[in-house]
Amino acid sequence: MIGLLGGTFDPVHFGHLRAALECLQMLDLAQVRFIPLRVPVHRPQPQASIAQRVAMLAAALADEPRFVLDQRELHRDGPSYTLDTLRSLRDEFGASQPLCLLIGADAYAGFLDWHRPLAILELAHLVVMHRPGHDPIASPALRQLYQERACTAPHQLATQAGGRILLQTLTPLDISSTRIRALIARGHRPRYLLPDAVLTRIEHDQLYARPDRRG
Ligand SMILES: Nc1ncnc2c1ncn2[C@@H]1O[C@H](COP(=O)(O)OP(=O)(O)OP(=O)(O)O)[C@@H](O)[C@H]1O
Ligand SMILES: O=C(O)c1ccc[n+]([C@@H]2O[C@H](COP(=O)([O-])O)[C@@H](O)[C@H]2O)c1
Repeated sequence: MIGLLGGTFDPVHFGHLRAALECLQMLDLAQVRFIPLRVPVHRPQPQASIAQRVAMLAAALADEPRFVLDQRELHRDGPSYTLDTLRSLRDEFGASQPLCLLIGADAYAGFLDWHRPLAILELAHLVVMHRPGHDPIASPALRQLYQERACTAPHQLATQAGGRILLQTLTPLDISSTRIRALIARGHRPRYLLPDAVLTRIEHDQLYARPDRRG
């Protein structure tokens, strides 16, 4: 069973890394593939360049062999639709490999507005990760979808290639890329919210700093 964590990663932080590790351990995943998007469907373009986000992710993932940096969305033009990514992963891993799309509760809140959400569920399970401040089931439509697809025991995910939804509790970490960018813009160091190796890259490139604070 393979976990997939798509994101903007602007920058990657301990909220991503701890969530991925806990899912890996609790769902017995062989690996978690971190998939940085190229063109967001639903939000402004990231502040860091593709090369900078890749360098930060590579630094963050280096210590954990079961974390894989998957750059397939970066090689594709047009909006980075998750459906296209899953089709490409199916071509690589085959029709029967269970794929678990790991998404935070904030992302699940918008899931029904994604490009062809039900087609996504034909290709992968959804693992909705609790996130502080976000109700994992934020609307009646999401509740209905969850009730139709609910999986209550992680081992059930391994018996199907996709189609189920699991709510996953995690150690709650109220960390976001937005907050890290805001701290840096105010001149604060966001140490202990993200790996030091990522902070080193941010400081080297003077990322997220207000222009008048750049050296
Ligand atoms: N602290 C966290 N706990 C649980 N899930 C998280 C956490 N941070 C991010 N995620 C999830 O990881 C995925 C990628 O997140 P993303 O790269 O957008 O980070 P973010 O911190 O939400 O960024 P931003 O603040 O810029 O929106 C999303 O599914 C998101 O919900
Ligand atoms: O495919 C879509 O329509 C779609 C719409 C919104 C978000 N996504 C994906 O959801 C993942 C989390 O997005 P974000 O904004 O939290 O970084 C990321 O991989 C996005 O590409 C995908």
